[in-house]
Amino acid sequence: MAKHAVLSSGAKLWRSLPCAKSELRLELTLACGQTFRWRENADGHWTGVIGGRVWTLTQTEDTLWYYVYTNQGGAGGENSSEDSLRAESVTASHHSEVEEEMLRDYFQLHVKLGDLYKEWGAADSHFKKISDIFTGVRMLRQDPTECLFSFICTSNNHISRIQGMVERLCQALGSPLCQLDQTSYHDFPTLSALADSGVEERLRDLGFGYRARFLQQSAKQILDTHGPQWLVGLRNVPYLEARDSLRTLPGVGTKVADCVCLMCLDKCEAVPVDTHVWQIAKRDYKYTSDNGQKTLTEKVHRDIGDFFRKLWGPYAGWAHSVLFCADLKKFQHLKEMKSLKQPQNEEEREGECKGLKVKREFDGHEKKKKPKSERQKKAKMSVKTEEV
Ligand SMILES: Nc1nc2[nH]c(O)nc2c(=O)[nH]1
Repeated sequence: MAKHAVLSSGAKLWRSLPCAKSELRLELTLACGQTFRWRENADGHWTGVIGGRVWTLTQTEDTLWYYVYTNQGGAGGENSSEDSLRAESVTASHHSEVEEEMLRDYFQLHVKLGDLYKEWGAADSHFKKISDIFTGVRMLRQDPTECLFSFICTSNNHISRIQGMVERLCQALGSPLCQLDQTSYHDFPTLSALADSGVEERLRDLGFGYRARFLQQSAKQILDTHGPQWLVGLRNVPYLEARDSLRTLPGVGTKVADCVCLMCLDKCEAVPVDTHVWQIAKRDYKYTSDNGQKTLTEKVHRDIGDFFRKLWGPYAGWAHSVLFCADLKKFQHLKEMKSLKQPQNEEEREGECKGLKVKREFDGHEKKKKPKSERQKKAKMSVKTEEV
């Protein structure tokens, strides 16, 4: 039974869960680059797919509201005989229990984020400062196939382009779920749809470039070598073992494997390290690698991961995502709003006068502006973007 309030707006029946914004902020959690299919179609209303169903989510200060579409595009059918109405009402109440559980699982609501923020903030003054603005950034527990194949698309890519690719992937290879206004929603493709021999060419035609081959070959390797339950089964093996298994797949390096471990395989300690996270470590934590390493080697991955695990503890991957989110260009206005509200301290104002606080954006992340001579040198070198 749906235990919580039901809100009727027009023909729609909304259900709800108690959930404070400090535990979950949809606009940060669904848009910070851990998942790529949610869209804010109306102010504060996010539509996407969980577990083969289309959902719209929205929230008020202490409540998460949700609406699940049937494949006719609305809740409930058109049948009107008494028996069928009774059967429908039993089915509906079963659906609402199942759906509530799906949502709790997807947002991992059993994890008390407010308590974790307190622990991380007590251990780390930089985190404390950032977390006053970026509350409610929560790790999702995604479907492993969706998460793995979306992250194969992230190499050398930006969040908005990844979103476009993932959507095209679903439109081309996923089963249709429902149509809302002009938009048709599809499920994420199954492993067997992705493994089909024609998929590489099809995805190349859709603009996936070299990723087309990785997607088809990874799906085929999983099915040929391990079977369809292998990915989800990695939830039950230790972190490093799961990560090594994932790295045997084409197109899956350490960073992608760590994202998959963290975002769908229950490995809360996995810290995906890329140049942005390395930059955060150097800039905000004065982290220096042994022997002045300049490239992201396996050792740098391990050392930075260990550095953050030591600082933040067993949920280090969750804490990392708060800083990752806070560094995204699209959320810089939140920091600016906060600094407009609060008078800056003397030191900061002085720095600004001396031109020390000038910042620019790059690759979707915030970066400090380099001295001009360095920028000129860099402009002559070829630019290689990173996985986002
Ligand atoms: N280190 C991280 N890299 C990412 N890429 C992406 O799309 N999301 C993340 C992330 O949370 N951390």
